[in-house]
Amino acid sequence: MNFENHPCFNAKAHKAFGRVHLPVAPRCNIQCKFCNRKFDCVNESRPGVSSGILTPYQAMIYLEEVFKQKKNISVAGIAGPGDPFANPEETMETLRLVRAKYPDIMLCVATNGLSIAPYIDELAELKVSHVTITVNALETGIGTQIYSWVRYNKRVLRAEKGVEILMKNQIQAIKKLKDRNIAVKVNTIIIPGINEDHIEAVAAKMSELGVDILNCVPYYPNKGSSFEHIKEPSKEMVKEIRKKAGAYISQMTHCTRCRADAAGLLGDIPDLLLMKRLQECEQLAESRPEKKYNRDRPNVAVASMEGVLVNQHLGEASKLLIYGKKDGIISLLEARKTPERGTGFLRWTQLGETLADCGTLLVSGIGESPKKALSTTGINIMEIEGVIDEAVQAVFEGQSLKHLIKRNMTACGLGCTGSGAGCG
Ligand SMILES: C[S@@+](CC[C@H](N)C(=O)[O-])C[C@H]1O[C@@H](n2cnc3c(N)ncnc32)[C@H](O)[C@@H]1O
Ligand code: SF4
Ligand code: SF4
Repeated sequence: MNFENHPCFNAKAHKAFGRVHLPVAPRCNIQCKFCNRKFDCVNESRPGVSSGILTPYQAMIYLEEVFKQKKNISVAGIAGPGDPFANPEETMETLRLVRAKYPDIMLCVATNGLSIAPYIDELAELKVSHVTITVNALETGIGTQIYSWVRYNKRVLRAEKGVEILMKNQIQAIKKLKDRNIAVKVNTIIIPGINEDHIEAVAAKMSELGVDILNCVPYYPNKGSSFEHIKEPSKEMVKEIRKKAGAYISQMTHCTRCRADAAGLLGDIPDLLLMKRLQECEQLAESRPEKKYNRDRPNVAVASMEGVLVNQHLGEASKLLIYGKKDGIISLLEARKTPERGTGFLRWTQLGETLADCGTLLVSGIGESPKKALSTTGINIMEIEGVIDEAVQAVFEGQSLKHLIKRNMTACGLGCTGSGAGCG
């Protein structure tokens, strides 16, 4: 992990390294008057927008796809579309799953800071290295102009009460994050006529707290928000504010005000294929990975042409034989249909669901794409050749199948016994 490769925290990295935002956090615990998360349009590239919402499990499948399409991703983050800690279970589960599968990827979250504190110790354990907190005001009088309400401990607080808790929690969160050695970026939205003269004070305080970098983000006018009448700050205003703030703390000047499902280099136009993938992932039936990884996957799926040998390539199998124990005896339970060919990536994620009760899949060959999609679900895939009865028995008895593993096997390559039609 090279912490220098974060494209937002380090300006030098942003042309070479990208980020992916996993949109697993739809709800929010405060209402900023500049934010509107109601609309999505592929052409609309602004914070709070996402082409879909994913569960942690769906996010893992989507992430695989992102890594396939984009080779330069150094960091996976959660930035809404609401607030990560208004959705703490989804957020923490996603971070745990990503860390378990990708030990070397940088992890990052962006939050308003209201409710992050109880999670900071675990964030540090998960090696979440970068956190962004949005701090728009340090004074109650300014805060009450920016926030409509704050929901804290299941109560909705308006006016001074809510703003004071928000500001107090933000400061405490920053201190705790710095104590745990986590890099902190602060986003401050420049809202003309509201906080433009206050940002220098924010910069001074953030510097005192040891914040690593300040991102003075120009307000993006948002139809449907309470601030829709306010104009975007001029380039001159942004430059002037950053110059003043820069006297206290280093400045991020390359922020592109990304969508909550952004993927790739900062400033890349939204990738239509990935958006489509995200929507496909959103359609997948909810299956929490821990249910899949656990012991209640007692069965074994087998690809076979005639029902005697493990001798079929997964891509060519229109059905799989499911073996399990019936009255304590290993038996053929059923022949289960596989999803239709021709749906590409979706076919394999659907197959993962079809095999939710199977801990092992025995095939004579498998392509790279299904291998990746299925391994995300926790199934153990073995490319072997041999007699089904012998192989299935070995799986049930926990014996090695080494002697059955095919030699020179390359996924969907030289060793493949399929027709060459591939796994599509
Ligand atoms: C959508 S939020 C999600 C993370 C978290 N809820 C937060 O506010 O920090 C990501 C960032 O976008 C900013 N943002 C939202 N609406 C904006 C707007 N209209 N103009 C500029 N920045 C905006 C937020 O202030 C925050 O810094
Ligand atoms: S905290 Fe973030 S998601 Fe929530 S309203 Fe404010 S900007 Fe929007
Ligand atoms: S909104 Fe700014 S800080 Fe957040 S990911 Fe995009 S470029 Fe980085």
